[in-house]
Amino acid sequence: MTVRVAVTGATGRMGEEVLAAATDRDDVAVAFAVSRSAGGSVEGVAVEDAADLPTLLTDETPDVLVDFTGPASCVEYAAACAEAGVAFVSGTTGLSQGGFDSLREAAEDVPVLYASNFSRGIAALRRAVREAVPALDGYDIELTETHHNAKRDAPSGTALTLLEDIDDVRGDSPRVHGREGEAPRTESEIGVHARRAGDIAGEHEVLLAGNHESLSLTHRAGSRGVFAAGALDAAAWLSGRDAGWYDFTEVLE
Ligand SMILES: NC(=O)c1ccc[n+]([C@@H]2O[C@H](COP(=O)([O-])OP(=O)(O)OC[C@H]3O[C@@H](n4cnc5c(N)ncnc54)[C@H](O)[C@@H]3O)[C@@H](O)[C@H]2O)c1
Ligand SMILES: O=C(O)C1=N[C@H](C(=O)O)CCC1
Repeated sequence: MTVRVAVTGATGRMGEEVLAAATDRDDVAVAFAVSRSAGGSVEGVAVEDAADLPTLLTDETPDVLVDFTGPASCVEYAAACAEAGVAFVSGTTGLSQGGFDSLREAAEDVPVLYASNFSRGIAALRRAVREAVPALDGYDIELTETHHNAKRDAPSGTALTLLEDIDDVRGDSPRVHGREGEAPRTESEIGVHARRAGDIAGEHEVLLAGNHESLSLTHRAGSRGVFAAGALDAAAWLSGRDAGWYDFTEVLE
C-alpha cells in the first residue's frame, strides 16, 4: 500500500530532504507540499502556500502529514490535522511544555508520532545510555551536542531527550549549561554543552567518567537523509492507526 504524505516546511533543510527521500521509495507518495515561502517546486513537487493547509488537508486527503518546521507552526499544523482527521508525524524541536500539551491534545483525535530524532543510531544510543548510567553509578556525566550554524534551538531536542532518559534511570539531576569562571562541578550535576559550527548534521556525546576510567557514547549523523528516512518510515507505520500518541521506538520494534 502506498501512503500519501503531505510535507510542511518544504523549502527548509529537512523538508527538502523528506521530499528527496520520498522520490526513492515505493511505500510513500507525496500528496502535496507547503511552505511559508510558496511558489516553485522541490524535487518536482509544487510548493503550495502554508496558509492554505487546512483546505489542502480537506481537498487532497493525505494519509499523514510530515512536519519539520518551527515550534509555533508545528502546534498549528497538528491542530489542523486533528481537525481534518489526518495522522501527524513531527520532528520539530524547541517546543515548550505547552506545545507538547497541544500535540497530545491533537493525539486525542488522530494518531500523532513525535520524535526529537528520527535516526536509528540515536534510538540505539538511548538504549545504551539507559544501560550504562545505572551500571556506572556515581560517575560524572557530561552531554555535548554539535549542530550546523543555522540551528535555532539549544540544547538540541535530542539532547533534551537524552537528559530525560538519564533522569528516568538515576533520578532528576541539576543541569549546568556550559561553565565559566569559578564553577567547580557538583556531584550529581550533568554538564550540557551545545556547539554550533559549519554544516554538521548532528552529533551527540554522553560522557561518563569516574573510577580512573571514562566511557564515551557518541552518535554522528552523516547526513540529514537518516532523519528523513526515519520520518518516512514513521509515516508509513503510522498510517491507518488509531488516534493516540506514538513513539519512534515502536516503529523500530
Ligand atoms: N527529529 C529529527 O530527527 C530532526 C532532524 C533534523 C531537524 N529537526 C528539526 O526540524 C526543524 C526544522 O529544521 P530545518 O533544519 O529543516 O530548519 P529550516 O529552517 O531549514 O526549515 C524550517 C522550515 O520551516 C518553515 N517554518 C519555520 N517556522 C515556521 C512557521 N512559524 N510557520 C510556517 N513555516 C515555518 C521555514 O520557512 C522553513 O521552510 C527544527 O526544529 C529542527 O531541530 C529534527
Ligand atoms: O538539524 C537540526 O536542527 C537537528 N535537530 C534535531 C535536534 O534538535 O535534536 C535532531 C538532529 C538535527
